[in-house]
Amino acid sequence: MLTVTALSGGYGQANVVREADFAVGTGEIVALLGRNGMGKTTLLRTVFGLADRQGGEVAFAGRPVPPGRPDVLARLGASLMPEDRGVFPTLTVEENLALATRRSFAPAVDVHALFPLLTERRRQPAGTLSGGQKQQLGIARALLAGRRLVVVDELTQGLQPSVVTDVVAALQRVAASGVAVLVVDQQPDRTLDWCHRVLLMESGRLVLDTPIAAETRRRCHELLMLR
Ligand SMILES: Nc1ncnc2c1ncn2[C@@H]1O[C@H](COP(=O)(O)OP(=O)(O)OP(=O)(O)O)[C@@H](O)[C@H]1O
Repeated sequence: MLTVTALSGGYGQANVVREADFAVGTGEIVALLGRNGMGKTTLLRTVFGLADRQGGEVAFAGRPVPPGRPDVLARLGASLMPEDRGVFPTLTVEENLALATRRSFAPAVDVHALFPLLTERRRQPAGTLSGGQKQQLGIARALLAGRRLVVVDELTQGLQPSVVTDVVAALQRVAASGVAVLVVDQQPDRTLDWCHRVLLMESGRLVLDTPIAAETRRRCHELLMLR
């Protein structure tokens, strides 16, 4: 569904991501891991045209995606929940959800059942929600808009453990319905429990791209914890 080839990116003259190659297939759940500052957010932002592409190609649903055009990926059914959650603070919860809703698409998960607070606080401006509540709204928006690909940066930030369990189950349902899923998270152990494939980033480069197995866990542990 998403294919990234030799992608380099950053901010103006500053290069952060170097020659990244990876793909996320239909129904696949991929984890992008790496220590703080290794370039995960910048990689996602470069894919989505929100940071500067300095080289390489992005293709989605069989079409080339030009640099600096987040609208193209959005129109083709890809959604990104950025690290800052990307909610519109002055709009209500209801209005935030309406903007993410696509007429021709309903996700495999009912976001109101998944996050009851979206109904309880539907008339509240999103800027007045707590961090964890904004996170739920941001994830709901990504699920509503991601007809083919859902990408979530810092998936579990601010979420209570019981909500994390529900979110993981929801993403598994969404993936089973044929959507490609890519997540960044700070909890490598937990993430490795439920994702299908792992990408590991070190100093702007992808150093591991592999299905998750016992050997992968050991290697991730070494790279994430012991250096
Ligand atoms: N707007 C920016 N302008 C210049 N450099 C930036 C900008 N945003 C991030 N960087 C730099 O890019 C590098 C990678 O940051 P990035 O946020 O992509 O890493 P990350 O792996 O997502 O880290 P974290 O888990 O802490 O969010 C860091 O050195 C950071 O200082």
